Amino acid sequence: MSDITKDPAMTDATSSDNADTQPKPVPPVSFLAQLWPYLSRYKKVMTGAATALIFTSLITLALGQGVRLVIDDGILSQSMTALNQMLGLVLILVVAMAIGTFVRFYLVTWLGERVSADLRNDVFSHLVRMHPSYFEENQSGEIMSRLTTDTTLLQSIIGSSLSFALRNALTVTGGLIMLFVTNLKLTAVVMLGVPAVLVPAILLGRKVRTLSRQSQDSVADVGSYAGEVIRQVKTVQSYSREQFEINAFSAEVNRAFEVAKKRIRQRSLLLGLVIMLAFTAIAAMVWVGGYDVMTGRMSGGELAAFVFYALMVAFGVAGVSEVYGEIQRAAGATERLMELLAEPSLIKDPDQAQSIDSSVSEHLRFESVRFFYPSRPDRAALNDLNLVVKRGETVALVGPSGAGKSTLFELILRFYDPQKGRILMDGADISELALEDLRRPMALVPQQPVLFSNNVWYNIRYGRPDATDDEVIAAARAAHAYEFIMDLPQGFDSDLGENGVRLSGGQKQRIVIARAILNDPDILLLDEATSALDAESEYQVQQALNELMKNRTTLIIAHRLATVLGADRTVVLHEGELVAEGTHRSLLASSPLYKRLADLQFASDNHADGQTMQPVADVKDD
Ligand SMILES: Nc1ncnc2c1ncn2[C@@H]1O[C@H](COP(=O)(O)OP(=O)(O)OP(=O)(O)O)[C@@H](O)[C@H]1O
Repeated sequence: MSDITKDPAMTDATSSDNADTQPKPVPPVSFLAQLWPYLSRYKKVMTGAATALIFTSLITLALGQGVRLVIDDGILSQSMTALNQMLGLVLILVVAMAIGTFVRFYLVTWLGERVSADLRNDVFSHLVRMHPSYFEENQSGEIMSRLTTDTTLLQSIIGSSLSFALRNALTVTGGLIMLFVTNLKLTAVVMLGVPAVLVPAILLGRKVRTLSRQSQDSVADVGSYAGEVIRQVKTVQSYSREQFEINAFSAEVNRAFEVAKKRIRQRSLLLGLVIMLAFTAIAAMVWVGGYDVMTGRMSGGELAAFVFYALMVAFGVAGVSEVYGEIQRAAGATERLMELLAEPSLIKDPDQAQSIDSSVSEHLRFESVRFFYPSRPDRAALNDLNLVVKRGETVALVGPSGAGKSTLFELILRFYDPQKGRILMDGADISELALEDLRRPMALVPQQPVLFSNNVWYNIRYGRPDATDDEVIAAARAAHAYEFIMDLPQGFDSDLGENGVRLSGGQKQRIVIARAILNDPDILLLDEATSALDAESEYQVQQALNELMKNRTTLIIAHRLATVLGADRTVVLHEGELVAEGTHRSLLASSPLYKRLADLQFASDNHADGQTMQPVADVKDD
């Protein structure tokens, strides 16, 4: 793993993100527009929340009048009865506000949680259906950060900051109206203060938004870096690179901190500035108002009510500007989530799917297939490949490393579409089949067995969740896995750990083979990896494979030539081209490349075992 600050891919990604984060004059309301499809599902909740919001704001405004009455009619007129009555009124208002606040807080927070949960679900279901090359082009840590950090941010914004902002906006508007009604001259003083507060707030808010997107990106970088190191911890430790990784990680963390520092500096500045300006305006107002009370042009209660409203407006404006930055962050997060959701999957179901005709004797056909991986547009991984596989036939694929054998599987499963030519299954172009119809009859046994961190039942049942326990056990027996599974601490209920860390290589493979057997596929795609196993496990796995291959069309990537001896036909690939085809014997004569591979393999086998290799399966001849 290279130092990520020097990794060109990473630098590229970061710089292109930076290009994205140039200040865009996106008004924060646009994020609400983007979120509208999610919010509009809960119109009733929104209406309830809005009603509670308006209700509590009106009561807050009424409290100002309460204050005036308590002072003028109660305190200043020295009437105890009036004071009691007025205070009683204020208390009723306070209780009503408490109830309104409860309803508002509950509904708004509910909305935030619900919308972010829906978004999380949508993002995940979108990702799971995405074409696999998307995950080669995008760092998994960054994708995860979209799914967790960005949605969490929205949850808190919708659930609190947004309602806070709306509430403040309402009280500011109402407060201003009440100010105008109470005293025009004083209001003019307040009005001078408002633009002085708002203009710098908006300008600074924009900067905060840009910085916050950068800040989230760098947190995502930190996450993906840590994720990779943790997954590869054994390699890191075996090469004693712990200190190097700690330093590299720390550099990443500091980079994220530097960006965050810039952001918080701007936010603190914003907050300080707003508070200073707001209180200066209030001080000026109290001075003017105090003068009016002294000269008898205004009552004490009126001034108190006025100060109450003015404070309400000032805190309201300060509050709005404070969460303005947050809302801008939410706008950034929403933009990124929507970008992700708008990214189309390049591999999807056709509009009109063809049905499968399983009576066709030609099971698979490659017609002049040429394919480049998206990240390697200069080099064809498969070039002008023609191949026909009949129903029930076993075809072995051999060739040097990088010849394109695994690529062939990826194309059959339609993880990628070829740039030229077409692939047919049962006579139908696979791009015209529903993805499920195409993939259901296939089972892939990859070179590296893939297991989920769950128990044996779950892992074997993965392709057929409805299989009965007896069927799972039968599949495990057929895969020669039953004995070792029963030896596990909890048998089939044993948890296998992340990617099956608690099993040996050969055991993992046999679980994966049991999964394929249970799936009962028509087409078996085997990336044989017996070379990594000892003789005993290899024998077990080979037995399991022989069981699995019975009566199915099988394409098998043969790393060991023992396998090809049992195949109906062997195809030799070299640099993405099909260079020879035939049986073991005919290829020994016709293909120099095959002969060389065979010589090397059998020579090393003889050397290793001190005897001639015995193929497990029967030798097929011309
Ligand atoms: N995801 C990918 N993106 C870009 N290039 C790839 C990708 N996967 C494979 N390649 C390239 O495509 C070519 C064919 O690879 P492929 O994995 O099909 O070879 P292979 O014959 O299966 O090799 P091996 O026997 O070593 O597994 C190689 O040059 C490889 O570098």
